[in-house]
Amino acid sequence: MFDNLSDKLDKAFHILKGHGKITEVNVADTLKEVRRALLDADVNFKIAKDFTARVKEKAIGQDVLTTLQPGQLLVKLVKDELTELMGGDVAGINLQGTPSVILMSGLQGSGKTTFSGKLANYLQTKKNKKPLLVACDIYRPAAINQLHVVGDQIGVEVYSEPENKNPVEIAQNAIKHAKANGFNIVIVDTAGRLAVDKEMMDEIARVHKAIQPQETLFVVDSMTGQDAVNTAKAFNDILNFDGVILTKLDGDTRGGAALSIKSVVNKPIKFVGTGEKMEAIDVFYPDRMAERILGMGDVVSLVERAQEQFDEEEARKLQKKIAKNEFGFDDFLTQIQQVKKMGNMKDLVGMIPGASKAMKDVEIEDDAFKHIEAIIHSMTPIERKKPALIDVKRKARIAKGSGTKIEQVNQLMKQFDQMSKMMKMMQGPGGKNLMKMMGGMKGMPGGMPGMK
Ligand SMILES: Nc1nc2c(ncn2[C@@H]2O[C@H](COP(=O)(O)OP(=O)(O)OP(=O)(O)O)[C@@H](O)[C@H]2O)c(=O)[nH]1
Repeated sequence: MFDNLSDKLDKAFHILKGHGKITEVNVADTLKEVRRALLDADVNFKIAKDFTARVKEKAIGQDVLTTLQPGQLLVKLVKDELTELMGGDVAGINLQGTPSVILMSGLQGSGKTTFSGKLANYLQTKKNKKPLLVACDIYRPAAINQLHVVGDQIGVEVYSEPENKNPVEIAQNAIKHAKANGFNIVIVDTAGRLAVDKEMMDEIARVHKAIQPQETLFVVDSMTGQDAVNTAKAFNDILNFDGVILTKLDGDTRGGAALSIKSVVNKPIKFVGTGEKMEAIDVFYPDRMAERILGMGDVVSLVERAQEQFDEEEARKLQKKIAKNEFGFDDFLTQIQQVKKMGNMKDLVGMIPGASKAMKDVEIEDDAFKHIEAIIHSMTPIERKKPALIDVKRKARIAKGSGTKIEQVNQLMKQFDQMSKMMKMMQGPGGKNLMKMMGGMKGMPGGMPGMK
């Protein structure tokens, strides 16, 4: 996420590190580089210029040069400004109203339909709501089908009227249907076009006026940079929307949209989309994002994601199995699946302070666990329970069955063995042998899964 920007900002701050004494000149040089980094990230020129002007003003105000660690203070000032640029505080969504109606707007392909599904899933699983999805695209039957597919996937009902060509009517009927059937959230997915045009704007304005949504959200593809900002402006002029959704943040985005949109439309970014899966949705926290951009990681989000996946009952069962020496490959597979639910590896690594930078040349596969899963799936149920039964011949067969090499099977078995031992020790009184064990694991082959 924003790798290029992070890299350039890091280089900008390097200017300060090379000098014994920090002077006004190298602070100015640093800020010039910061501005260049923002421009390269496709941030609007005026926004970038004002940004560095504000940091400079604060730096002078706080007498940066006379402090003990001017470099660090300057990084902090940049972090604070980045946070402000992206909206300052976290912005929630308004779920009042029975039902609460959420209208989605945006161009075709921005990720509206996918995000409608993600939001419904999020509200259903995390906020205990009963959402109804509404297909209001009257032009493309495929769009209606897509929403039905999404709805099936997450177990949320989808309201559509394929024969009706009046989106206002469909939306109104859907709200009636929601009221009559106990839905407390209605998410209306509208038709998008390839570019802003009058017909689309008129249509969404009519739907907006008729249903008076509690929340109007504008969905934008973060890969489109400055264009995203211009589109946002056009939609905001018509809808006066409540918040922005930035999608495809998992892609190779430069960051321009995230950093410019608030300044242009003065509306907060409320959520971000970080992948194609229904779970790939995050509440947008400007301060955490600023820290990630500056390579400081985002430990809070990482812990939150781990907590979300943590199931106390499952953990207790697992503990029992470990104590009884019954931890097998099936349990390992379950653990992997839980980690996968936390997000893709690259994203998770980006949340560890310093890790993005340290591992920027390491290629991380999107599905980092696929070889491990394939190997485990090629074992018989008995072998998964009792890995000791796997002899050399079976290892060769498992490698063949999983499309991997025998070394990979060996490596996994060794890692599994070490992990089982470590878990067993952690169960012991105070985990006293743990440190000893960890010392022995330094040379663990292969490192993290999925890295080449
Ligand atoms: N990588 C990634 N892909 C996404 C994300 N959100 C959506 N997509 C993909 O982007 C493409 C377009 O998404 P849709 O949800 O169909 O877009 P839409 O705005 O509803 O488009 P129309 O229905 O045609 O108006 C799909 O292939 C999605 O899988 C995201 O956060 N990350």
